Amino acid sequence: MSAAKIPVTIVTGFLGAGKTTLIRHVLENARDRRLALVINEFGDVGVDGDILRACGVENCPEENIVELANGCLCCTVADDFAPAIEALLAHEKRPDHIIIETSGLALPKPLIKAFDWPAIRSRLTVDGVIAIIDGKAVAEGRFADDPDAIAQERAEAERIDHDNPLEEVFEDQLACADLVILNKTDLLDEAEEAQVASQLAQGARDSVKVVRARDGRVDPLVLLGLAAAAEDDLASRPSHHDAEPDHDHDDFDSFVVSLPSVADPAALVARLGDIARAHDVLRVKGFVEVAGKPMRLLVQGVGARIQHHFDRAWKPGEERASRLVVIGEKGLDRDAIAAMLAQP
Ligand SMILES: Nc1nc2c(ncn2[C@@H]2O[C@H](COP(=O)(O)OP(=O)(O)OP(=O)(O)O)[C@@H](O)[C@H]2O)c(=O)[nH]1
Repeated sequence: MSAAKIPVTIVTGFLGAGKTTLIRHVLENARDRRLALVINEFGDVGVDGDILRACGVENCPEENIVELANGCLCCTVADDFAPAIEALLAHEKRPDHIIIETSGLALPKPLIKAFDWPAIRSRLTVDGVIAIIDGKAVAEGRFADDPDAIAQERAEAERIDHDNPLEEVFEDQLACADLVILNKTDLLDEAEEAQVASQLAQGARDSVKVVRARDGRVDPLVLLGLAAAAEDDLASRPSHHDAEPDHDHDDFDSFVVSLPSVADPAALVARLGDIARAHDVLRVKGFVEVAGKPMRLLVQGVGARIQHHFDRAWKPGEERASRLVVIGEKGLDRDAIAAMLAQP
């Protein structure tokens, strides 16, 4: 009874859209389905894996959570991805379903192509590609300067090239999806929500549904079991990079800043907001040590919207370091950002 292919759900979505939050919700509501996770992050601080391991869910034990840091899954199929899958499938209790969290900057199509590798194709199938969208970022026009003009252009031409890396990644993710989650609806009013939903429906393939959500709260029954076999219909998933045999990852940049122990988390959060505005930072995340606190502070910024909470106690023997990964478009001024963060 080993012949059935294991379904794999690929969760894509731009930086900070809510992929980890959605997967956390799936883990906590998966009922008796045995899950495994493969997490690919941009930047070398394993924040997402750490958050998901902290869930401590019985049907997704720690050995079923694999992090493939820093690198594009599709470019490291032989070295990283295939061995990671082998290891997951070798477990005594094989997973019923595998979820892959791609990096927010990943183009999903090359990853799906990896499922054509014989060793992978014979054992796995892509159950579905889920694109989770930061509704507020779309409403603010982060991915398109003028959504109406883009919609108009799209009506006239099948595919348009913008040469805007943010927009290209966003559109590729949307156009590859079997299901779109319009997330962060709590930050939208009714009119914005309707406008964003219609914009997403236009960018997605025909008959792909747009489901509205807050904090990624979508029933796993809706997310898993789409049976899309995406590896078999790649041609229907347009990409800005179809013409290029290779893709590079040079449009974006990330670096890690280490901080001394923080005395005033509110001041840090305010400063991170200022930095994001001044330097057009796309994403900040990491764990911070707050003086005198036994808990570590999880700090998450998406654009200038910064959230923070104490997520768990530092473990005995764990290094109490404050490290933040900062991600933006190429040309981020590391020195200026580090200097702003270092201010007392
Ligand atoms: N207001 C609001 N915040 C949300 C919602 N969903 C997620 N967030 C917050 O958005 C931030 C980013 O969420 P993540 O789940 O880490 O996003 P991600 O897509 O995994 O991020 P990357 O892996 O860095 O690309 C976190 O601070 C979340 O708490 C939502 O529906 N509403």
